[in-house]
Amino acid sequence: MTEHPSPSKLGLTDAELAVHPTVFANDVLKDQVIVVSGGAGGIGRAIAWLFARLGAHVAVVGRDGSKLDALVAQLAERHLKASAHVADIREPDAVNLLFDAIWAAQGRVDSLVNSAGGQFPQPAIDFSVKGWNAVINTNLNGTWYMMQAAAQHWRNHKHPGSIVNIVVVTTHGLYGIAHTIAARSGVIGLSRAVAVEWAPLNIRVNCVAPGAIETEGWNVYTPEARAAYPRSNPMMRVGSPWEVAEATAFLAGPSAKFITGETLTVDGGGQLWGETWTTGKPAYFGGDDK
Ligand SMILES: CCC/C=C/C(=O)SCCNC(=O)CCNC(=O)[C@H](O)C(C)(C)COP(=O)([O-])OP(=O)([O-])OC[C@H]1O[C@@H](n2cnc3c(N)ncnc32)[C@H](O)[C@@H]1OP(=O)([O-])[O-]
Ligand SMILES: NC(=O)C1=CN([C@@H]2O[C@H](COP(=O)(O)OP(=O)(O)OC[C@H]3O[C@@H](n4cnc5c(N)ncnc54)[C@H](OP(=O)(O)O)[C@@H]3O)[C@@H](O)[C@H]2O)C=CC1
Repeated sequence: MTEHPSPSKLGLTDAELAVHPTVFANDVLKDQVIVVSGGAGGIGRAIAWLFARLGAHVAVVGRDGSKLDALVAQLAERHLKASAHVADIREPDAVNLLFDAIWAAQGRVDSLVNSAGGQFPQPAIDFSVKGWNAVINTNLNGTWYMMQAAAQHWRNHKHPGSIVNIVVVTTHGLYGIAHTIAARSGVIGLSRAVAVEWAPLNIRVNCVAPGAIETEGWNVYTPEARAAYPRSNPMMRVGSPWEVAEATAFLAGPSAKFITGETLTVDGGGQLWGETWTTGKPAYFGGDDK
């Protein structure tokens, strides 16, 4: 994977996330247990901090154990509850063991947030089979394995639950990552379908579709592409992981108890006005790229 590192850190630090103001009341998620995949990434990390500050135990999941352990240590320093769990969401057996372990340790799970995911920018016409499969496996299959394992455990424990899948805006304005548009459209469709099938189990399923949100995940894009992201929406700025975290808390928790099968777009209006060219804007569309 080609990396285009930024001279300064992208997104919010743990110190900033620990004190960022929130619209939510303290303890609104008291005693709940929330599983956050991609919990040590940019958006997942903001979700982990917010949910922990609202009183939940957050079980953060990813492939890199050292990143997860460091985050849990930061949370513990502020007396917030968290545990680190190494798993590749593309491995269904590992995903099942993950939920077994969290249920065994915590005795409950209340919500699952799927923030693990990503893609690389490339014109679709040049996708390799391996590259296509990597993105579909991560974002569609991996998300599904997590959703299904969560739901099976809730059914077995006769416990209600809620799922929030972090996707991308699939309708307009995001170019150069067609593989992820395909995968996330699949997740949105799947979420709508199981929102109905799982309603009898008292499981709600929703999605959050962020626009351009500054995180370390942006290192996969060139500095030139990133520089144009503030112009991808009528607010003319990029979003913060905290803004996605608060939308996620709204959908995951009791504030959304009559909402299921919905996708909440958090993009500053980018689906109405603006374009994001992750591989450069072609001359055909008025850009500089040949
Ligand atoms: C505002 C803008 C929108 C922002 C949205 C965001 O989500 S931002 C934040 C979201 N965060 C992120 O997006 C995080 C960054 N993204 C990733 O980590 C990966 O894209 C991933 C999600 C596919 C990881 O899957 P993995 O661990 O399996 O990855 P791997 O590295 O092993 O690659 C597998 C194969 O994919 C292919 N391939 C890969 N890169 C390129 C490329 N540049 N060019 C061409 N092809 C590429 C290649 O075939 C490679 O195999 P090879 O040929 O090397 O043997
Ligand atoms: N930032 C943005 O502008 C936008 C982001 N999104 C989406 O939001 C989600 C979070 O993005 P963001 O936080 O910015 O990205 P990051 O790259 O910062 O975080 C993604 C996290 O996912 C984890 N992850 C990736 N693959 C796997 C896997 N196979 N198994 C387990 N964990 C995995 C990674 O952890 P580890 O390496 O430890 O496995 C990483 O910490 C992604 O789905 C992203 O595509 C959507 C729209 C815009």
